[in-house]
Amino acid sequence: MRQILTAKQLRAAEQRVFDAEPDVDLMGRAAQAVARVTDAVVPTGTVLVAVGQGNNGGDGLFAAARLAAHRPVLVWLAMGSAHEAGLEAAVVAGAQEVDAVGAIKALAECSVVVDAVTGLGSRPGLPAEVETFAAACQAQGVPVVAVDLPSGLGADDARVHPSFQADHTVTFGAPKPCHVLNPAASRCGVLHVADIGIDAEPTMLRAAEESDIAAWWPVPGARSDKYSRGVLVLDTGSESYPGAALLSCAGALHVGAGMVRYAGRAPSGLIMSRFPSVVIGDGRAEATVLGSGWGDRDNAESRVEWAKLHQLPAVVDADALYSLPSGRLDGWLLTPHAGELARILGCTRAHVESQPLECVREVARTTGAAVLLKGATQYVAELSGRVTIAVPGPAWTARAGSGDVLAGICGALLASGLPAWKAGVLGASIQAMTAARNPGPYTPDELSARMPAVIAELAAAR
Ligand SMILES: NC(=O)C1=CN([C@@H]2O[C@H](COP(=O)(O)OP(=O)(O)OC[C@H]3O[C@@H](n4cnc5c(N)ncnc54)[C@H](OP(=O)(O)O)[C@@H]3O)[C@@H](O)[C@H]2O)[C@@H](O)CC1
Ligand SMILES: Nc1ncnc2c1ncn2[C@@H]1O[C@H](COP(=O)(O)OP(=O)(O)O)[C@@H](O)[C@H]1O
Ligand SMILES: [K+]
Repeated sequence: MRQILTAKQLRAAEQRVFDAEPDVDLMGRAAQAVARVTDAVVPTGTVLVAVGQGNNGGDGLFAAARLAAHRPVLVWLAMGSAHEAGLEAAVVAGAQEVDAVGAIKALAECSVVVDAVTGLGSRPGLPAEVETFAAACQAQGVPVVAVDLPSGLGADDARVHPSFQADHTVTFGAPKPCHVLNPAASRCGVLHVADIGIDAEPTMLRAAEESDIAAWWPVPGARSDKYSRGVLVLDTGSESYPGAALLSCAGALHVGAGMVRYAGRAPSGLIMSRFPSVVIGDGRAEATVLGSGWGDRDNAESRVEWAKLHQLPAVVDADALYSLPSGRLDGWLLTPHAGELARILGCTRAHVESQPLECVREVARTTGAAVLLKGATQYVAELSGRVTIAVPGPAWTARAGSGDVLAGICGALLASGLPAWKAGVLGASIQAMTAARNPGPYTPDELSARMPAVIAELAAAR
C-alpha cells in the first residue's frame, strides 16, 4: 500500500528528518535519483535542464552536475535566478548555460529534457516563456523527466493546468495527489518514487498495489463450500436492459462467487442459457446487487429499502443510487461514476471531476456506506474519510457494460464476507489488472472471462 502525501504532509515529514539529522543532504539524494532515472531513460546525448528559482531547481542543478560528469548538459534558468550552490556545482562540472531562445533552439539536438522549474511549491500554471518551451518539448517529441512533478501542476490537485507533459516523473518519499489523481496523473508519465530517507506515515489517502490485491483476495480453503464462499442475489437488469443482468452474472461468477441467485426482471431463460450454474429466484444470501440495468423501475425505493430491512449488505449501482433509503448504510457499497455521484450530491459532473476526493468522501460521510467512484482513477471512500485508490488500468475498460460487470464482481466479494471498502478496492482493481494484462477492445464480458487466470496468478504469488 502506498501512502499518498500532500505537499504539507511531505514537508512535515522532511522536517522530521532535518530535526533528527540537521546535516542530512536530502537535495543531494533527490538529485542523485533524478540523474539515475535520466540516464536510465535516455543513456546518451545532450541533457537540457530547465531550472526554476526554488529547491526544485536546486534538485535539477545538482542532477545537472552529476550528469555533466559523463555527458553534455545545458541549463536554462527559466525564472532568472536559481539555487546558488546548485548552479555553482553544475557550472563547475561543465554544464553550459543557455537563455530562453537558446533553450528552444537546443531542443533540436537534445536527447532529453529535465523539468526542474517548480515542484512542491508549484502554483498552478506556467509563466508564458516556460509554457512555450514545454509545448515545444512535446511538439518535437523530446522526452521529459520531471523533477518531483511536472511543473505547472499543483501537488495536491487532480486538475490539469498548463504544464509539462512528462514521460517520467521522479518524486521523493511518497507520491503526491497529482501523481495518482486523474487527469493530473496523465501528465506524469511513468512515476518513480525515490527513497531519500523520508518516512511516509499512514494518511487518509493511499493507493493499493498489486501485492495488496494478492494478499487480500479471498482464496477458498479445504473447508470452504458454496455457502461459506458467499451466496449473492443479483437483482439487476430489466426487460429493457437484459444485458446488464448477464454482465453482472459474468462478473460475479468469474471472480468465484459461491452461488449466484438471479432475482431480477430479465428473462430467466436468457440467464440460464448463458450461465447454467445460476439459481433463479430469491433466497438466503450474504449480499445483493441492486440497480444495474434497472432503468426507470417502478418499485426501486421499496426494493432498496427491503435490503436494508433484511440487513443484507448491498452493492448499489446505477439507477438504484437515486433511491437510497434514509439512515446509515453500514456495510453497503455504492458504485457511482462521476455523473451519478454529481446527481446524488446535486452538483455538476465537472465539480466531481475537479474535486473527486471531497465529493466521494462527502457521500461516504452522509450515507455511512463505502463509495466507489468509478472512472480513470477509482476511489473508495469510507465513513472515516479514508480513501483508497484502486490499482489503475487502461482506458480500454471505459465502455458500456463494464460497470455492470464490476457491480457483479463487487457483489461476489461482499458476499464472501469482505468489508465493503475492500470489496470495492479489490473489484475495481481486478477488472483493471485484467485489462492491463489483456490490452485491446475486449467486450466487458470477454474481459471478465479472463479474470480467473489473473486471480489464479495472484493466488499462486501468495
Ligand atoms: N526541502 C528539502 O530539503 C527538499 C526539497 N526538495 C525539492 O524542493 C522542492 C520544493 O522546493 P520549494 O519549496 O523551494 O518550491 P519549488 O517547487 O521549487 O517552487 C517555488 C518557487 O517557484 C515559484 N513558482 C511556483 N509556481 C510558479 C508559477 N506557476 N509560476 C512562476 N513561478 C512559480 C515560486 O515563486 P513564488 O511563489 O515565491 O512567487 C518559488 O520561487 C520539491 O518539489 C523538491 O523538488 C528535494 O530536494 C528534497 C529535499
Ligand atoms: N479512463 C478509464 N480507464 C480505465 N477504466 C475506466 C475508465 N473509465 C471508465 N473505466 C471503467 O469502466 C467502467 C465504466 O462504468 P460505468 O460508467 O458504470 O459503465 P456502465 O454503466 O455502462 O456499465 C468502470 O468499471 C470503470 O472502472
Ligand atoms: K518539476
